[in-house]
Amino acid sequence: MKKALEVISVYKRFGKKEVIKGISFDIEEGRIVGFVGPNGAGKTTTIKMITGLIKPDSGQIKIFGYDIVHEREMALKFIGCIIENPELYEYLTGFENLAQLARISNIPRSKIIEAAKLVGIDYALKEKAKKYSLGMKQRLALAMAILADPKLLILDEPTNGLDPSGIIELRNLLKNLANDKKVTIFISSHNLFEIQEICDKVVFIKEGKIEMIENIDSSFIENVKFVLVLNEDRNTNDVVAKATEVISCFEGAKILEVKESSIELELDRSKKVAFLNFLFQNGVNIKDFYEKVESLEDKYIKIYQN
Ligand SMILES: Nc1ncnc2c1ncn2[C@@H]1O[C@H](COP(=O)(O)OP(=O)(O)OP(=O)(O)O)[C@@H](O)[C@H]1O
Repeated sequence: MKKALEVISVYKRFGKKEVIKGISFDIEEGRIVGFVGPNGAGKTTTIKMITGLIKPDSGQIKIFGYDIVHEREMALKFIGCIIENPELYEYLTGFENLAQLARISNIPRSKIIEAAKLVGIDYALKEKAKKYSLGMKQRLALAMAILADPKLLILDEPTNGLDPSGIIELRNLLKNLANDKKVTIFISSHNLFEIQEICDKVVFIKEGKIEMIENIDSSFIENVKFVLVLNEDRNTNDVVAKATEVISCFEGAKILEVKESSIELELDRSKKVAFLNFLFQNGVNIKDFYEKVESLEDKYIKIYQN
């Protein structure tokens, strides 16, 4: 599949401080990829380099094969972005904001209504931007970002300041853009739930280095742990000792942690019924048995709290 973005061994320092330390990752066309990391990890710096606002000290960034430094004009043709606070002319109407951009970028005015409709701000185009709510401003900014039909949309913290319904709307909007227009989306956010909901891949950055790249596909969902809660009508220690012994005899089950009368274990989902039968046949009395899905937040905590 075609690569929409390639970041290859990129370094960046500000003065004496090395902020980006040799990062590499890529995004295939049509995917929605999240960019996650704590404050100061280097997300905005990376995004500014990808969008050509600042140059890497070394390494290479390619947008659909075009080098953002050496083939800047061609590379930028593919990109639409919202970085930090979207810049709007508050005293102009929504339409005038879009028209201004259309004129500068040589985009036909007919595109304005199309883009505004797509992001659901067409009803307010006659109003001045200063009267817009934050959610409406985000939509207008998004309409501006997609005005030129970009193939790669880059969004830095797009849910910042949005209320829950604004966040849900934005999520649906981005999904529609990816599905209907085949736009590739790279989105940085602190909102892990949103990232997990919308993205099919997540790049984790920590102190200027890529810490992990995780696919959020069926294997992510399949990555489940189970919790077995034992019925302790007898001595808890005996009950737990017997249960751990029985579990260790079951092929495919691996005990991860024992907490009082509950046991956390890894188990292939397909063996769930066989496992429960095995426990029953071997006299292990259970009170509860449930799945514990590892969320993006769990992974985040593992990476960043070490
Ligand atoms: N123009 C600059 N001059 C000097 N240092 C900078 C500059 N821009 C960013 N930095 C530093 O680079 C580091 C990474 O900043 P960056 O804004 O990329 O992080 P971030 O991951 O986007 O953080 P946040 O989640 O807070 O937006 C920080 O230590 C920041 O202070």
